[in-house]
Amino acid sequence: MSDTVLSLSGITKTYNEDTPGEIRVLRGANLSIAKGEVVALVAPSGSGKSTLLHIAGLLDAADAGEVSINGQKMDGQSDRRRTATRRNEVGFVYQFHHLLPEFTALENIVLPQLANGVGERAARDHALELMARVGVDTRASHRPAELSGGEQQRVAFCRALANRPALLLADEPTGNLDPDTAETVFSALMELVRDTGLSALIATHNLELAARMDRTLRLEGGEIL
Ligand SMILES: Nc1ncnc2c1ncn2[C@@H]1O[C@H](COP(=O)(O)OP(=O)(O)OP(=O)(O)O)[C@@H](O)[C@H]1O
Repeated sequence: MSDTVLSLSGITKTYNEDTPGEIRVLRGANLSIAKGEVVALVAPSGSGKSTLLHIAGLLDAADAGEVSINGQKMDGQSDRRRTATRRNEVGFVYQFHHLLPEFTALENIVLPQLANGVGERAARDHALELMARVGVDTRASHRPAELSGGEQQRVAFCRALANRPALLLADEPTGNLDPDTAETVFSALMELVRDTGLSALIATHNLELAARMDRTLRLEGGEIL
């Protein structure tokens, strides 16, 4: 495995190209995240941080530039290969939990593992272990609507880590929480990330949270400063 878990090089992205609504969001963005490194991405609203995270996580394609995950270039790979890399190597957390409402908290963490071929017993044990680490194992049989906002996000972290990814991408993971809950939830996330040796790119508007990560990157004018 490469020491660089995520590398973006010369990434450009324009929406509505050649129309009056053209927006050049990314204009040659570069970044690199080493194994075990936790990096904050700080950017003004609308500056393209979600676009950058989606490209990094292979949910969207750049117009130009190179994305490498674990030393493997993703450009020119088949959709099947990109999907497999996204499923196996990348975990996502968003501002809103996006848990499946009809399933319990535990099931939300078990299901992605079953989709990846893990047996039911092992998936359940791993899910409960992750839940215990962030203090939501007692809520395993609750549906998302029966959980507090902070609990929902902690379950979402467990789901993101369920398939043991190498890279966590988080888009304002505590942005929807009150400051005290955000603090508790962020601390739980950091502990989980550090314990598992995961690399992470975490977008936040909160400079205090950013200061607790290893490094801060700023996205401005379509470039990483
Ligand atoms: N699918 C799309 N089609 C057209 N324009 C888009 C699309 N997605 C995003 N944009 C535009 O690109 C710009 C960057 O959007 P993006 O969501 O990446 O920003 P952001 O930094 O994550 O913003 P916020 O912090 O407000 O979520 C915005 O001006 C947005 O309106």
